[in-house]
Amino acid sequence: MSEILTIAQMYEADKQTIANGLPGEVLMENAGHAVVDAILARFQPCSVSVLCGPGNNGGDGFVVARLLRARGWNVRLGLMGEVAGLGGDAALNARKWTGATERLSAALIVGAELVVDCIFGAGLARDIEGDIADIVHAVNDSSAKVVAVDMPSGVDGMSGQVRGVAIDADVTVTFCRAKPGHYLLPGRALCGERVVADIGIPDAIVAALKPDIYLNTPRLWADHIVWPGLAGHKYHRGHVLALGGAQTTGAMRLAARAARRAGAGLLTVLADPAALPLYAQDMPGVMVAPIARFEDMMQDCRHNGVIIGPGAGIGDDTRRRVVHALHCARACVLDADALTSFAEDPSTLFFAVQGPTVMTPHEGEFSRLFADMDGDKVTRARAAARRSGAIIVLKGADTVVAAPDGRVAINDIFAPWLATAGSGDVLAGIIIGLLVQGMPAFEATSMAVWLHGQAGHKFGPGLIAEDIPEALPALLSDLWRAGVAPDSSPH
Ligand SMILES: NC(=O)C1=CN([C@@H]2O[C@H](COP(=O)(O)OP(=O)(O)OC[C@H]3O[C@@H](n4cnc5c(N)ncnc54)[C@H](O)[C@@H]3O)[C@@H](O)[C@H]2O)[C@@H](O)CC1
Ligand SMILES: [K+]
Repeated sequence: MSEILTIAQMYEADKQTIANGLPGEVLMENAGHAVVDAILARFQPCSVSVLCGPGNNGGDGFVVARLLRARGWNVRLGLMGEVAGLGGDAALNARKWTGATERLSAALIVGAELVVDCIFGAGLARDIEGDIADIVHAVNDSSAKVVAVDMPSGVDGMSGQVRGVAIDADVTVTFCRAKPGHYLLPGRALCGERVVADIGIPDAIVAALKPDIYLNTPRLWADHIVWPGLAGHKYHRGHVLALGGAQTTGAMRLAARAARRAGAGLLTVLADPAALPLYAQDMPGVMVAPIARFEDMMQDCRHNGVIIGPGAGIGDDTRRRVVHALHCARACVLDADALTSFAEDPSTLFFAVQGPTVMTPHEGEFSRLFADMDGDKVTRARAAARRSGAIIVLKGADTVVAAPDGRVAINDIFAPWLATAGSGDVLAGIIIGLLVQGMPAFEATSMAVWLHGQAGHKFGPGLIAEDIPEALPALLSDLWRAGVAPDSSPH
């Protein structure tokens, strides 16, 4: 499982490992070795400047400088503050450094082919300002390659936000497990290539901390996929009721196609009678029914999932239908207009949530429903899930899925092609398609977000929303084949 540790958990893991008998000095030595290994694997011997801050991140820098120098590399080292100001393992490693300790300044960057950034790591506590900000700018303006230790200095390890200014690294080597800031934007982009190195912290110590933030990979949910059995019947694969718009029909047509490609056994579009021929002609495999029959049809428990929002229109009708669907405690996916319809009265929406419910807001929709929430993306999505009782998908290039029980999955994929009309409708459709087959809500939603991202990444430039459902069969086939030998699951 790809756990992500909070900064507090990382400090706790360090502390417990040291209490278990592995000295901090060894952890720091291991950290320095891991960084040097990453450097040796990527760069030829060259002129290196190691920039050290006043804490243990700087301590790692003294180890890196010593090890590279021992290999004959031309190393300069600059320290923020005085050697006498260093404490603990950083002070110890400063004493082991036999080269010159220069003052940290932009002069160190001149002529450097490689910069090792050890100014601040997990201990970044405030915005970077003044002379240090000037040095960060000088690094970013130079042509030197940059390896950041733990975090690019200036990137907040929890939020991925830039505190004042931040180093733009080519490679970031972190220890034990990644932190949220390695995956949340803009931190993710500033890290460059990410390397997670083992420095001797036992897995058992990490597990005992019960991490509940994960990288969204198949390992998180592959065991929960509901594949049809040999004697599978379409009625075993769920029946989606998709509440389509009267005028805007494209959104639900996209969602419906995605739900079916994701494996839903049956799907009925309910819409204004005038619009039904459009839905029926477009998709011979769907059933259609007048929207007036919605409440009747919900009495049949075989209709085990509802999707409302894409093209629904904002107003009373949508609000009433959403509340009815939620009261029936079926799997519900609420997107777009189904969310915005409650902007004036979100508590009515949250109060109605009973069954497995997924809300898929983008930032704008999120702030309409959860206007008082601030903080980083993980914190906000998690708080929104707790308040609403629903799985929250906070969309973006670093989509976060949060469950009311506190679990969080962060998606990590390069798929800017997904920023296109209809893409969100497709995502909502994939989610309901997986939910009606009986997959648990957090896992189904995380899988849907992953599939959507992979589809966008693999298709690349030229993608339109219609392409995403068509990419699902190949992705699902890969997962299905990998499921035969779970250890080979793609991630
Ligand atoms: N045993 C451990 O705890 C280990 C820690 N390691 C390293 O230790 C790092 C964490 O060390 P620390 O907790 O000392 O934290 P840092 O070294 O990241 O920074 C802490 C220092 O920076 C100062 N500071 C923070 N933000 C500032 C700002 N904006 N402007 C000016 N000064 C600022 C603080 O006052 C403090 O002196 C990790 O990132 C990792 O690189 C590794 O050596 C592995 C083992
Ligand atoms: K750093």
